[in-house]
Amino acid sequence: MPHEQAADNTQSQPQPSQAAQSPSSGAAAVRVSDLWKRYGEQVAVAGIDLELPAGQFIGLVGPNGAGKTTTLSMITGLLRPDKGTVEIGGHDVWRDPVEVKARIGVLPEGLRMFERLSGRELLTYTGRLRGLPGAEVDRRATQLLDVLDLAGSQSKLVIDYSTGMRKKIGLAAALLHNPGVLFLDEPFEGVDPVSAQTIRGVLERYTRSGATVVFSSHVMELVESLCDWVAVIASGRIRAHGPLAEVRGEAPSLQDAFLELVGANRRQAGQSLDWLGGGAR
Ligand SMILES: Nc1ncnc2c1ncn2[C@@H]1O[C@H](COP(=O)(O)OP(=O)(O)OP(=O)(O)O)[C@@H](O)[C@H]1O
Repeated sequence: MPHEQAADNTQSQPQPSQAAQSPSSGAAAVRVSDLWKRYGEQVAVAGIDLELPAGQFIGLVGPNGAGKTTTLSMITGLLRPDKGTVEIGGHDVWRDPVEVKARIGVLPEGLRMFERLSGRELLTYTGRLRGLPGAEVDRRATQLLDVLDLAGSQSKLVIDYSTGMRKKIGLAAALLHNPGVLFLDEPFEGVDPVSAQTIRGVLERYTRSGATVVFSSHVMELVESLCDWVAVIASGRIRAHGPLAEVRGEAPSLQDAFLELVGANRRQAGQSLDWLGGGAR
């Protein structure tokens, strides 16, 4: 299919799988209850309760080490919680993993992929694992490679892809079965502005069709410009959540609201480094 059609003709695209699709009526796509995870002495996630609304572009934001990856890994069934439950499309992630995995797409942290396959082979393999017919996998893979500007690199091994290319092929693999909910761990990290714009276009189009995107980031400007709904996490706890405008409140930007919420002390950095700069040894 030509690029324009693949990118712009929403009508021709299959809609996200019904069970996790949003009726945009305030229904929850994901329900998290009393989620906990500890690594030795370190409590990474300390009792998270969260209902993520369907059909929204949702940002999970927090500083380094806040617990974003740990939370997303537990929500997507990659890491077993110490306590708590997660439901997606009404199915429990740990009791009903097959049902849940059919409804979600995941771009995990660290981009663990089958690196000795070419980009095209990775999509073919993923699509067949997902149970899609071969011709449909080919059709979707061709469109995704085209839209994500990877068509020229489709025969190259994934191990030879740049970071940005790996994010894009990972995104293509996560979207191939047209899931109702897409989880992306830092999807824009290491991605150049042109590729970021491409990824953004694909995701915006995807949520317009009723699907839900949940992505983690510590880049506030990005979250503010993309998301309808945000959850702020710090020290393994949710500090605020809701529509973007509500969480931002009176603050001039999400960044300011965030710094206040996580209690960041900006004076420390400037005051303690008295030896830095000025040419002194
Ligand atoms: N496998 C692990 N073993 C021990 N501690 C871990 C492990 N994974 C994460 N942690 C700790 O759990 C806490 C939360 O980490 P996590 O990676 O979930 O945070 P994050 O918000 O994704 O951070 P970043 O933005 O830096 O990626 C951190 O204190 C981290 O050091």
